[in-house]
Amino acid sequence: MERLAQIKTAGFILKPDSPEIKPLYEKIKGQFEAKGIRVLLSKHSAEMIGCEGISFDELCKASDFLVSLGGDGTLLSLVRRSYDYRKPVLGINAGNLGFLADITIEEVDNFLEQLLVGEYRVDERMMIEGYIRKASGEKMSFFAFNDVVISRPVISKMAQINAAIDGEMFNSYKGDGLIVATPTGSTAYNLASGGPVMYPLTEAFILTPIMAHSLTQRPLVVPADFTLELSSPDEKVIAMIDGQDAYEIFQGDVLVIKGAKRGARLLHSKDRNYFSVLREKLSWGDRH
Ligand SMILES: NC(=O)c1ccc[n+]([C@@H]2O[C@H](COP(=O)([O-])OP(=O)(O)OC[C@H]3O[C@@H](n4cnc5c(N)ncnc54)[C@H](O)[C@@H]3O)[C@@H](O)[C@H]2O)c1
Ligand SMILES: Nc1ncnc2c1ncn2[C@@H]1O[C@H](COP(=O)(O)OP(=O)(O)OP(=O)(O)O)[C@@H](O)[C@H]1O
Repeated sequence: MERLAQIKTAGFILKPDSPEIKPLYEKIKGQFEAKGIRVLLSKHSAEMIGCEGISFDELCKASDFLVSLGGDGTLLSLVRRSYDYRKPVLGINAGNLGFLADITIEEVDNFLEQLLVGEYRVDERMMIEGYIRKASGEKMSFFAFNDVVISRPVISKMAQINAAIDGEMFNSYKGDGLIVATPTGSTAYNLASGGPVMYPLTEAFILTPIMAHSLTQRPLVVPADFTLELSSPDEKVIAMIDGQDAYEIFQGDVLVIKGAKRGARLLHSKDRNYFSVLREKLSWGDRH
């Protein structure tokens, strides 16, 4: 079981454009400090609430673990941006759903007590590694934690997405687009589009069509070491990374996707049970 080398410094990122989070941040900072954990804040978040901060690079280097104070979107962004630094990420929920950011404000004190006596888990979760190979030969690389969604640029048009799996043409998706989700992302857009929920420590991709104009399209699960190559005969389609970063894909460009060599590391309470989270947050099995 993976252990943190030390638990002395936590690096915080706050939900963007939310200066009202300041009193909550100060309260939680106090709770960390009362347990002997130094708190650092990223410059961008600090400017938002009118205090001192350090660059994201310094924050990642100086922290033993990183903390997202916000919703799932803030955590997704932090996991992606900090991926190269290999620091475990903890999500404290100050957003709406908090499916990924699963420590509630009320649980912070208790979680810190558990953390300091080794009662925690570091889960390694599959990431997507990808790049766009432009027709010009230029390459643009990215990582995704939830999903890569290829869709039409305007609502009035249908997109066609051609998918090759491990070098072999597999299928042409015609409709609103295609989701390539990680197991973590399986409970996000993939779920809304009829894809399967996958246990987060599984290593595979899910290809789920969005509003397929066909009677014969189904979500497909493929192993993480396969390579997907997606392209479109349309003038332009859009690739969204975790619903946050957008790339344009033109005719002749290819979007290449595979499982990243290393996963992202999420810090959880030892008691966290994925199936309870499914029941509680997604109301799994509720009849109402
Ligand atoms: N129709 C849809 O359901 C739809 C449409 C667009 C994007 N999305 C998803 O939104 C994600 C980005 O999330 P955000 O919070 O930045 O945007 P957001 O604020 O628009 O929220 C989308 C919702 O999905 C939840 N969510 C995000 N990741 C999740 C996960 N792995 N499991 C369960 N729920 C999750 C969020 O808590 C939020 O309630 C994208 O990766 C995409 O999967 C969903
Ligand atoms: N670094 C970022 N870049 C772009 N968008 C971001 C970034 N961080 C957060 N967001 C977006 O800001 C919005 C609000 O953040 P967040 O998701 O954390 O809170 P929320 O919507 O209240 O909670 P939840 O996602 O749990 O429902 C989301 O749409 C999220 O995608």
